[in-house]
Amino acid sequence: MLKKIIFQLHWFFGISAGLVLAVMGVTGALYSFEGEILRLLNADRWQVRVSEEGRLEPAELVAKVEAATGDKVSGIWLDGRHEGPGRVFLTPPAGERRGPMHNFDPYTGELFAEPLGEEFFRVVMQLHRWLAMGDIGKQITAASTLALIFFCLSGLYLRWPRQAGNWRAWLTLDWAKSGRSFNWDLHAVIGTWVLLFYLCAALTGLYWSYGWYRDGLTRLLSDSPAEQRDGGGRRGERAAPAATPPEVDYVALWQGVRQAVGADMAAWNLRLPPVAGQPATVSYVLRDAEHARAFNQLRIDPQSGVVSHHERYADKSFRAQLLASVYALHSGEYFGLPGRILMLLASAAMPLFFITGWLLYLDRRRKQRAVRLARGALAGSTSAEGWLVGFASQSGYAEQLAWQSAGQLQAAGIPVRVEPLSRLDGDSLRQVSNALFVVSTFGDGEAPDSAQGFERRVLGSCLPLERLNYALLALGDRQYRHFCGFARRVDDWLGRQGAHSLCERVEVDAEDNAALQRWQQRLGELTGTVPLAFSEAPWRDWALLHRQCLNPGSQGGPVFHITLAPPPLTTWEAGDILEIRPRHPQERVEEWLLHHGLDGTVPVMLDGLPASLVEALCQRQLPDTFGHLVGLHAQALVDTLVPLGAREYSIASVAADGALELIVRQERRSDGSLGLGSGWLTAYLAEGGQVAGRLRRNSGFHLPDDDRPLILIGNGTGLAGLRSLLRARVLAGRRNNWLLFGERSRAHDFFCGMELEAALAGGDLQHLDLAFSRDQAAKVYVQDLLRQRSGRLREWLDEGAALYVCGSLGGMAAGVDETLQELLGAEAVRALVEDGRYRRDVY
Ligand SMILES: Cc1cc2nc3c(=O)[nH]c(=O)nc-3n(C[C@H](O)[C@H](O)[C@H](O)COP(=O)(O)O)c2cc1C
Repeated sequence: MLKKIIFQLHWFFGISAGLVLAVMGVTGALYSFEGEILRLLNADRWQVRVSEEGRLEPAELVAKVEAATGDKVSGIWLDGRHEGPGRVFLTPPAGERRGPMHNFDPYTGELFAEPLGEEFFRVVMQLHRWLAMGDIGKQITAASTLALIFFCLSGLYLRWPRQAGNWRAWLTLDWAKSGRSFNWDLHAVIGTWVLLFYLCAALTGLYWSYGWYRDGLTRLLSDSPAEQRDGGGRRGERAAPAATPPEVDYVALWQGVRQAVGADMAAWNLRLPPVAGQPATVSYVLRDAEHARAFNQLRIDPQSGVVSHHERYADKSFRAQLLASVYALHSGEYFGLPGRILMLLASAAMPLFFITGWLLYLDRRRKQRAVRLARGALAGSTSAEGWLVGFASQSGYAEQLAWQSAGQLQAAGIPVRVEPLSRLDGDSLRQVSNALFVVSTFGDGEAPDSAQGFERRVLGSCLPLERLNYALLALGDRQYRHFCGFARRVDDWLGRQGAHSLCERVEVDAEDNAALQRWQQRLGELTGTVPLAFSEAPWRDWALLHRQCLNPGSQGGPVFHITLAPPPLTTWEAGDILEIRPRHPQERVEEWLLHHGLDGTVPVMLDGLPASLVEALCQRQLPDTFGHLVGLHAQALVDTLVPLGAREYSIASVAADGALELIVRQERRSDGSLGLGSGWLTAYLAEGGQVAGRLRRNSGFHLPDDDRPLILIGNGTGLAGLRSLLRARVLAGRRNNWLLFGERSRAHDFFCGMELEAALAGGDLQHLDLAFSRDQAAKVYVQDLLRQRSGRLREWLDEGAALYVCGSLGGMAAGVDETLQELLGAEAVRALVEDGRYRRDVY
């Protein structure tokens, strides 16, 4: 809560005061090098004639200036640290604060022409101090300076990385990033670089902004608290119109100065009193001064040269030296030229925070608007009374079919409500008269993760459901022992509760199209409409841009990083799946045809388009036995042979990356041939070639839409799904991520290792725990890491973390599940699953 409030204040002040600070930063940066810039601009106007005799004494100088101007001198500034001009100030006209100022040659006393750029710097200074807007501007810059202190402290708090001891997490920029996360890096990482400079500039800048601050600081730091510092903002007191000007004996005055100081002055400033009877002031810096503005001060009688007061910088306590160095600290001069340059860079960078802050703010608003719109659309589609369409889905297929079935009901004018089973209970079922259920099976005949709570809570109870009419679509795969196990249990239970089945359960074995058509037929009969074909996402061509082996030299099968170019207007969410239609390599089909004495060049029709027999058979299952096919002509052969099944791969990138990336292990069958899908992607498909693919929404593995911590666990190619989740989190500026990854050996199997280590160093990953099973005598797996980090695991879960597991079901996911049960208890694990905080994409 506190963090949220601080965040809101940070951006609220940021988007308002940020502009003022940007102006103050740029003008401050310019102003800090005013002298150098003016000297450069006026190099030909200010030609100082350096002579061996040295610079003129004040008496000679004043005589020349007064003769040339016909006016009285009231002050002189001479800096011997460079061969530039000096400055002389003439007596102000009655009622004015400052008199005219001239630049002069310190060796000849010659007055220089009006310099270029002086007016510009006057405006720069006015903008810096009060936005050139008088008192109102001064209030604004003062408040913005206070805001700058708040930005520094709140920014530090908001970006505090989990690995606070790791300097990389604080200070390194990841140039590979783009978009929002790069903006965030610029804002937070560069903000950290400049933090101390800004604090220093703001804490000293307030000295000129507020009297109370100046007084407080003086009281705190001064060696003589009761005394107001001389000169602090009180320069150039106005002379009363009728006051007598002071008589000055420059020879005596300068002798007095020399006696008190010696010849070691590097720069000095003489200020005469406005009226007779008051002392003159000489501020000077010694050659070996601690910094360029370590001023000492003399008060001296302008006629006799008698020194009445001498305040030496070196005699002050450290606190009082700091107080005397407020300007030097503000401009960085306190730390010499490097300090000035760093302060200049930091100040000039001020607009960066305003711009990146705004970009982050706009991005956030855009996302919030999109979420509101999406919620609105969802509310519209689910609020209607009528049929209930309940689904239980692990990887999104059942969910997709549930929505398509709902679409068919809606097309018939029937109001529909689509709900996951996890959101249904006995009451909601009792209130419904008509329902469709679309249910898949996972694990070993179990309910999908999200429906486990439903099975426990609802299927374990007795409910009077006599008025419920329902139809059930069961998704499964006959390769598993308990085909459609969960769907059958749901169906049996509904029957036992007295619910009335509207039609026989339809069981779909691995996307069996005939079964799906049967389901559509049933829906048509139930609604009295012509069955609608479910609109499947179309297959499109994806070009292979790049393929790289990620584990050369590994003991395991080679793993490839595959980069595909998405067709135009394609987008997906982190966690989604790409289905591909694999093909046989042409040589294999030619061999098969040759073996069976067939001519591959014979023309046939394939999906309504002309093709050669060999081309068509690249997309068909090629049986080992041929007896039943003998005598078939080419087209009949194509029509008889079953199309190759699709293969699914977790996507390893996000749409914003501009490319769809996969991490695929090359499978090898016992006869040595390559697996169909992996062989096509990792070996046979040439770079630049095309693969037919379509996206599959995998909502069960989508990210939570809040910024809860995320624990990502996976092994091998399971890194793919986790990588896309991680990339999406980073893009959303959510950096509380912890990855546990396992493979065989670090030397060969640390897929995307550099990228992950950079994420750790940059703070996008708070922890990266690696289990390389073969790198030591005793095998170590991700579940072992989890056990070793059980304290952190509990801590993260207590903070609301969600767990995402991706990779092999048998070896890894089962082990992780067992370890979680052991560490947290079965009840807690069940609660995590039911709350959607433990999600799996395993195979
Ligand atoms: C890890 C895993 C375990 C599975 N276990 C079974 C099973 O025991 N019985 C079954 O009939 N189908 C099983 N299947 C197949 C799925 O039910 C089938 O692929 C279904 O279409 C997935 O639908 P969904 O995407 O909505 O989860 C399993 C699939 C996977 C990936």
